[in-house]
Order: sequence, then structure tokens, then C-alpha cells
Amino acid sequence: MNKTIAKVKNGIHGTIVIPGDKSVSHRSLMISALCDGQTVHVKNFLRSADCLSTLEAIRALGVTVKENEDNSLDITGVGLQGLQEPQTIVDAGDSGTLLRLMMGLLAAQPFLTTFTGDAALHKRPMGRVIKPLEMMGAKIVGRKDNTLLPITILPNEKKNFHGITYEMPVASAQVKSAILLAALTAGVEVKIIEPVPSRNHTECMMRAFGINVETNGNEVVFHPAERLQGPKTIEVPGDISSAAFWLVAGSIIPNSSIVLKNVGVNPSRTGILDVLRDMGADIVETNRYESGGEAIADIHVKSAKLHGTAFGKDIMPRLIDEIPIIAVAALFAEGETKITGAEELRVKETDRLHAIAEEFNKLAPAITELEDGLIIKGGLPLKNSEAFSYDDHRIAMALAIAGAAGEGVEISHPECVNISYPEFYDTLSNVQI
Ligand SMILES: O=C(O)C1=C[C@@H](OP(=O)(O)O)[C@@H](O)[C@H](O)C1
Ligand SMILES: C=C(OP(=O)(O)O)C(=O)O
Repeated sequence: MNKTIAKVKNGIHGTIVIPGDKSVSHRSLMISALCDGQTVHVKNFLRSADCLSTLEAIRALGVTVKENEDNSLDITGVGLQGLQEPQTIVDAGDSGTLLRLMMGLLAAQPFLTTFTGDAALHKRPMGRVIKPLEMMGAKIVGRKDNTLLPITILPNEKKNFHGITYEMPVASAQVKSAILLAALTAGVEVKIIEPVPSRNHTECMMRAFGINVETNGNEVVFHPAERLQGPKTIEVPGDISSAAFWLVAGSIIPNSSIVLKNVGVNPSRTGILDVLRDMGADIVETNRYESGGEAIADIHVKSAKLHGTAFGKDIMPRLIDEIPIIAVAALFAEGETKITGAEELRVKETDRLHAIAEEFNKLAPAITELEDGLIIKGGLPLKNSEAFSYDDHRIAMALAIAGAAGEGVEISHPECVNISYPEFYDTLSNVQI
């Protein structure tokens, strides 16, 4: 069934408590699972489809996870050598993060794991993870010359693993994290060099668990540890990639004023704040503090007159998932916006550059698709139309905000928001006067 989004009449107002960060939620399960018999309390875990798939996968590896009513988890670690062979195929669902990080986690285990996933995940490139893991000693087989799902990790022994220095061809936190998790479980030293630094949640969380991970510019060096000593509690910050929809909605819908609570503002994720401020947005951060190496703040956003901008590959990893909603900001800005260096968007849940150009042009003929980006003409009148989510959560939510700020929209395949933000449509209704 389609989702009808109406034009917002009188602005959006109030306070939104932003749900837990998807990246940090995945990592909280995988890293806590490796503690020595200790129970880690994870607060504000994101109960979305992707993170619940990771919860099931971790249980399949023999780890006890208690789910509490307040969205917290209690995870009892089994130690660095304590994971058990899953009795059936591990289903990664739609989640690139689950699959790629778990391939690292399981690369050096003495048992076999086979992964599957949904139709979208079967098309996404996995050679980028398999290659460095094989260089470390892993034995992995996958469809199409070890590049695609289904993928099997063969039983292996730690003694077959060795450290590597790996220069990553693409900036990817998932590839970096897979290598770090393999190094942790295999007990080897690795050095990773990124073209541009990507999100560093794995490094932050490993440090919170007593691991020595050094960062120097584009280089990350991991030193092996005998065992993991977890903090008693992990606090998952609100996901800035979810807050992004309200940052843009609050900016472009006239007469809006909205406070976003507990947003993760780790500098490796705040490219959206830089770009929106550069476009003229009125965004103020308050109540800043740190937890587990992650910066957290409240963000107040008010309507503002935006203008076009240009940005490219250097900032891309800091806002990689925000391009669909930044495209919406650009539609409502004065002048042109040019986005380049965004070719990674072609291998997300869908080809997001193509999906943005196809579907937003149904609302206004404003977008030109480039090989590695988009040119967006701002200020054209929008019309109400039907548009397709491509079963991609970020496309669906960006379309919803474009419709709410414009003349409404009918979204087909709207339920994919469950991947990262199950309460998104309810929140959109609740913040309208
Ligand atoms: O490590 C992570 O949690 C993620 C890394 C990014 O992917 P890449 O590593 O492929 O850039 C991002 O797009 C994804 O939503 C989450
Ligand atoms: C690309 C995304 O996630 P993943 O790679 O985990 O599927 C996303 O959430 O936008």
C-alpha cells in the first residue's frame, strides 16, 4: 500500500528523541559478544530491522542477549575464542554493515559460516572485504568469483593469520571495521590506510573495551589484545543519519522550530551539519557531552532561507548516507547545488544517484544525474506525484520530507523505513501542529 504524505500547513515544532545509531548498535552487539563472560548493558539500542538481524546473528553464534523493554540489551560475552558454529545459514537481511563486519568477526573462527541476505544485498559488492581478509589468511568463497552473496567462510585457525598493511581503494568504514574485527579475533597487528577517513565507531568502541587502536590522519593501527575488558554500560547515541531528515525538514518547512535530543555528533559523521550551515541553515548544538568516545549533543533547528552549494569526495564519507536528504534541501534552496565524488551511492541498498534523479524529478524536473553525483536546480515549484522508494529506507524518508515541504507525495513501497527508523512516519505526523 502507498503512503500518503500531505503538505505540512503550519511548520514542524517540538522535541524529537532521535533513535539509536545504527552503526553503533551493530558494533555494540559484535564487540560486547567478545568480552570474557562479562555482561554489557547497551542503552538506546536501535530496534530496527537491520540491527535486529544482527541481534539474531549474534545469538546464532551462541551469545546470550537479553532484550529489555526500555530498548536496552544485556549482552553476555563469550570471550575472544568463544563463538560457536551457527547451526543454519546466517541471514543478513538488507544490511551491508551486518554482513561486512561479521565476515571480519568470523574470518578466523574454527567453524563454517554461510551468509545470505535479501535481493538488494545479493547485488552489493563484497570482494572489497573478502580481498583484505584473504590477504590476512581467511578462506572465503562467494558467488561470481568471490564477490557476491551467498558467501561461505571456511573453518580456519588463528595460526594461519598474519598482520597486513592495507591501503583501501575506497573510503569504507565497513571494510575498515571488517579488517579490525578479523585482527581482534585472530590476534594480529594491522595497519589500514584510508583515502579519506571514514566513520570511526569501531575504533572508538574498541578503545572503550581497552584495545589499543591508534589513529593518525588517514592511518589506523590495531594492536592485538589477549582479552576484552568491556565497560559496564554502552550508551548508543541518537543516529545523526536519522536526525538528518529533521534537520532538513526544520530548515525548509517555513515556521518550524524543532529540538533533536541526544544526537551523535562524532566528527566523522557531521558532514551534514557542515553542508547545511554552508547553505545558510540555522542549527545550534547544546548540552554536548561524551560517552564511550562518542560525542553527543542536542540540536536546535529553525527554518531558514537556504542557498545552493557544492561539495565532493573529501567530505563524502562524513555524510555518505545523507545525500538523498541533502538533495531535498537543495531542491528548496536558491540556486544550484553540485554534488560530486559520490559514486559509492551506486552500490548502496539501491543505486541512490539514479533513484534520486528518477523519483525527485517526478516532483520537479530539477535533477541531472552525473556519473559520480548530482546537479540540483533549487527553487522550482513542486507538484504532488506518486514516487517509488526503490525499497530503500533513505529514499523513502527523503521523498516524505520533500512531499511534506512541497505539495505532498504518494510513496510506493514505503515500509522500508523499518530498516533504520521504524517510527519515522509517526514522528512526522506528531511534529505537525
Ligand atoms: O560502517 C557502517 O556502519 C556504515 C558505513 C557506510 O558504508 P560504507 O562503509 O560502505 O561506506 C554507511 O553507508 C553505512 O550506512 C553504515
Ligand atoms: C547503506 C546503508 O546501510 P548498509 O550498508 O548497512 O546496508 C544505509 O543505512 O544507508
